[in-house]
Order: sequence, then C-alpha cells, then structure tokens
Amino acid sequence: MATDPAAAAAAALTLPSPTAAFLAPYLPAAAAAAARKDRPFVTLTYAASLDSHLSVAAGTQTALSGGGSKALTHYLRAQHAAILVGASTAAADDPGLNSRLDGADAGSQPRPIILDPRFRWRFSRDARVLRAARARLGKAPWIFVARGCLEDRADERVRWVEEAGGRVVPLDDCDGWWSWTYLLSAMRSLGVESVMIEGGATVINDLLRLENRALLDSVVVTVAPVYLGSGGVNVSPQHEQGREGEAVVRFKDVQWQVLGRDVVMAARPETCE
Ligand SMILES: NC(=O)C1=CN([C@@H]2O[C@H](COP(=O)(O)OP(=O)(O)OC[C@H]3O[C@@H](n4cnc5c(N)ncnc54)[C@H](O)[C@@H]3O)[C@@H](O)[C@H]2O)C=CC1
Ligand SMILES: Nc1nc(O)c(N)c(N[C@@H]2O[C@H](COP(=O)(O)O)[C@@H](O)[C@H]2O)n1
Repeated sequence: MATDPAAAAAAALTLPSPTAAFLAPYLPAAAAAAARKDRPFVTLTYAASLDSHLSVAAGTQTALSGGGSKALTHYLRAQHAAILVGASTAAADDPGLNSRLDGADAGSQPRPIILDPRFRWRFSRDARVLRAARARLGKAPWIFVARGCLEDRADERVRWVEEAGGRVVPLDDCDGWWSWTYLLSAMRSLGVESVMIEGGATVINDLLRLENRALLDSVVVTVAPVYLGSGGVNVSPQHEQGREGEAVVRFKDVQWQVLGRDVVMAARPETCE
C-alpha cells in the first residue's frame, strides 16, 4: 500500500554534518547554475545492488537504501530545483518525489518532472506526487508529453495535475524519445537551474552513454549490500561501437562514504576519451 505523504513526512530524515560536507563539492552552486543558460546543473543519482540492479524486476520497486543513504538522497533532493524520473519509474513506484528531510520546507522542495512522451502513465488523482503537492509537502509535477499525444486536453489526468498546481508540458513530437540536449534546454527555458535525475535504468543507461556523459555534472550512487540476481532492472550502459573491451565510463574526483550498511560514491564522469 502507498505510504501517505503526511505519514512519511512525520518520519522525517536527518543528515549528519560530515555527510553534508562530503556532498558539498558535488552540489549545484546557485550563482554558477543561474549563469548557465543552455542547461541546468545535472546530478545523476540512484541506489543499486552489488550486481548493479535498481529493482528485482521491471514494474516493481525494491527498497535498497538504508536510513543514512536515504537521508542523503532526500538532502540531495532539497538541494536541486527539480527531480526527474522516467514514466516507467512513475508507473512502478508511484513515487512522492519530495524531500522528507527534517527541516525541508516548501521552498526547498524540488519540482518533480516525469518524462512521458506518450502520456502512458495511468495515474489516479490519488497518486502520491499529487497528494504530496496538495498537502504542501512537495511541488506539483510537470509531466513532459509529446504534443501529438496530448490532443485530449479534457483528459482527467491533465485536470488532476493542474488542480494540484502542476502542468502537463507539451514538448516537440518525437518517436518516443527526446535527446538530452533538447530536454535539458527545455528545462532551462522553463527556469530550472538544477536537476537531480533519479532513474530508472533506461534513463540512467542513456545518460551514461558517451554522447550524453558531458551533460552530467555530478554522479552520486548508493551501493547496498545485496544481490538482486538475474532478471533485475540493470544499470549497465552499452559499449560504444568499436570500443568493446574497454570500460564504458570512468570517473574522476571520486569520493566514497560509508553510511550504515551502504556505501555512497560521489564523482564526476570523465568526458575526454
Ligand atoms: N533504486 C533506484 O535508485 C531507482 C530504481 N528505479 C527502478 O527502475 C525501474 C524503472 O526503470 P525503467 O524500466 O528502465 O524505466 P524508466 O523509469 O527509465 O522509464 C523509461 C521511460 O521513460 C521515458 N523516457 C526515458 N528517457 C526518455 C527520453 N530521453 N525521451 C523521452 N522519453 C524518455 C520513456 O517513456 C521510457 O519508456 C523501476 O523498477 C524502479 O523501481 C527507478 C529509479 C531509481
Ligand atoms: N535512493 C533510493 N533508494 C532506493 O532504495 C530506492 N528504491 C530509490 N528509488 C527512487 O526513489 C523514488 C521513490 O521516491 P519516494 O520515496 O516515493 O519519494 C523511486 O521512484 C526511485 O526514483 N531511491
């Protein structure tokens, strides 16, 4: 059963100050993010098992983060202007996409953005992200949909999102896919100065490809001490053609922090190949 956002807020999370210091070099700096006009500051972040899985199977949610790394994620959420997930994550997880960090107020909540070019997420008015917005525990979502898939503006989902203060944002028609340069530029023109991208695997694997990697400012990955086994939803970006046998992504400025039973890597991707 979905957790009520009010109950979740009551179980607020706290972040120890050494963890805030550990993350500081990887966070968006307000002035620099505001000055950059082509795209927002981008942090890619997720929690994975030892075998690099996000969940045990497509369409299901698996709790991986322990208390400490969960607090870190909610701290990161409060440090970004927006939080983005793909439509399959929205459908599988019914996420709240707000920050339940102790002390997070309305002003520090990120704007949830859901990539759903074909508008196929069949949510109800009771979706957690809408309930959180109506309860002022988070911002209302923006759902990015291809213009041609949004002909029925009387769709009750459009009404529910608008009622909560959000928007179904029509973007250029596409064959189910937008380039990240286009998406990030669209976000920046909507005023978004920083975005934390949480997943799922399709989004993450695509962003880690050579052509997109330079768009990532920071990468923060929680590794939980569990194997989820074959059949899981896997983060494992494809080799570029002609580069098989080489590492796909390497990182620089790497730091690790142990948080309870989890370990968290903060880093920046190497972009010069
Ligand atoms: N452990 C963790 O930190 C996280 C786990 N998850 C898990 O990941 C799973 C979902 O992952 P996936 O199935 O890979 O789906 P996904 O969440 O990456 O969504 C894929 C869909 O998003 C849309 N999309 C993505 N990139 C797009 C682009 N560039 N242009 C247009 N549309 C785009 C498309 O509709 C695509 O089919 C769930 O099981 C969820 O629980 C999701 C986020 C974080
Ligand atoms: N950091 C982290 N740890 C896990 O164990 C997870 N399963 C996830 N999943 C992501 O968080 C979203 C759920 O957010 P709410 O708590 O409902 O606000 C989920 O959709 C994934 O993006 N993350």
